[in-house]
Amino acid sequence: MSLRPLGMEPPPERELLCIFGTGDLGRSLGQRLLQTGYRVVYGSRRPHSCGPLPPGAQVMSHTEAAQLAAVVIVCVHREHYDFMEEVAPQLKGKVLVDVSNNSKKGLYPESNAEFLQSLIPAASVVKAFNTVSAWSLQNGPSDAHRQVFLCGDKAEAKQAVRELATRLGLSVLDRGSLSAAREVEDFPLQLFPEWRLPLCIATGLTAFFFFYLLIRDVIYAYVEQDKDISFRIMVSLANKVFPIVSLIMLSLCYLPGVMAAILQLYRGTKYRRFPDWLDHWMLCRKQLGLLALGFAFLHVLYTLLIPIRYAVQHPSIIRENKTAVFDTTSAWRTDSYFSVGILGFALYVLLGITSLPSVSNALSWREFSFVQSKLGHLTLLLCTLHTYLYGWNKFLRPSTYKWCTPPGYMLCLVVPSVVLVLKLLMVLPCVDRSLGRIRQGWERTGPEGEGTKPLMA
Ligand SMILES: NC(=O)C1=CN([C@@H]2O[C@H](COP(=O)(O)OP(=O)(O)OC[C@H]3O[C@@H](n4cnc5c(N)ncnc54)[C@H](OP(=O)(O)O)[C@@H]3O)[C@@H](O)[C@H]2O)C=CC1
Ligand SMILES: [Cu+2]
Repeated sequence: MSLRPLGMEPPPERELLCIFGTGDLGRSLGQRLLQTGYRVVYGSRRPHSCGPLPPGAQVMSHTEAAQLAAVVIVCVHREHYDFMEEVAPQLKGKVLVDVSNNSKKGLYPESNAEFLQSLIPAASVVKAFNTVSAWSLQNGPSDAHRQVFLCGDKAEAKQAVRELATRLGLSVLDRGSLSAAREVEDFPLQLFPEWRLPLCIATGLTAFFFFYLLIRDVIYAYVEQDKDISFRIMVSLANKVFPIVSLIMLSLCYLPGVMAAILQLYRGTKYRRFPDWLDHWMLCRKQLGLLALGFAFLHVLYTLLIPIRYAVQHPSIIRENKTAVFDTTSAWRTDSYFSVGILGFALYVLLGITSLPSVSNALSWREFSFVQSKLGHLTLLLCTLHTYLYGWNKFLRPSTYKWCTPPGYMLCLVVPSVVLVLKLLMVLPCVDRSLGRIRQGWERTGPEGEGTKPLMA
């Protein structure tokens, strides 16, 4: 069997499994089972006209097929479960695997698996495989480490299904009794779960800064100077919002890291769990960073567009070629502002590229953490500097603070500046040494316990 996933033990004496339903999942699952060394028999409503099946599989009526195997995998949608009642006598004492998913949450009062159990009380229903897809089963070993959730009330039945999943190269996560089936069934309905928080942050920040700048720029000009500059919403305002959101999100990638370090220093141990929110935040750093990169990219595109737009709108200015008095200091400022921005963006792109799985898999852990941590903080430093250079001497000019509010870019400097200052403190030799010891497993003993290690909770 050359097609068998590497390292998988074949089942003993070519065990026979039964699959109800010859649809997409039934066929793909059957094919994988045959490749793994099982024998497969399909139970179908139309055994003589059910279309092409994986070579080596048999097909017969539901009743006949059920009699032959100890495990029956039900690859039929829940809406059609009523046919099962007719097969009930043949299913007595068998393991029934429910693989079904819902198209929507809360469609039925009870989970599909519990419903199946209520139809066939004499069988042991196990919920499994609903997180794999027909596609991933067909496209084989690349997805071999997909997790499957398992739940059921009978231990032996669960064990049988666990072995099956393991032989298919899937890793199994036991979720307990059949009452957990509802949760397991809702699982595949989650769309991009790790993107949700980053997307919410991006949307929230964009909306906030859009309205903030709308009031400060457009509405202010209208009210105080009686000027209509609403056309600026499309390019100028957008090109202020995007870099602001990008910088804040980039700094949010690095804030949980320093917070975790501070927590470890404060607790004097690395063996205590971080609070859930911090864990959750750390887990979506990659998505935060990629979104930040997207916003930075928009900022670059808009910035490149602005000179073209002026050339088209105000050709007279270009033609007359008016030049202001040349000032070396301000030339230094604008040139460093652009240069730092370009370098920051280049590193930003590098960070994005190294976070791609194909690239990061080619790096050693040390290389990856060097790029993501050292270069990441350097990127944050350059982008923050870029923003400070943009403000330059405007920080001290009272006219900057229209209606007593600071401009958007000043507001957005708060988080990155805090992160950078904290990071700077972390790399001070004395702090760095303590942190290094803690990360190697050293624990600070409590004030009362002289020399004794605190008991782990
Ligand atoms: N497709 C996927 O990637 C995944 C699917 N699932 C779940 O697997 C189950 C099957 O999905 P899928 O294979 O995509 O669906 P399909 O529609 O492709 O196949 C369903 C099969 O069910 C049988 N069937 C249809 N109507 C009836 C009926 N009235 N009575 C008895 N049997 C019937 C048919 O087989 P026959 O004609 O031979 O009787 C049919 O081929 C669903 O519960 C789904 O939620 C779970 C994870 C992934
Ligand atoms: Cu910029």
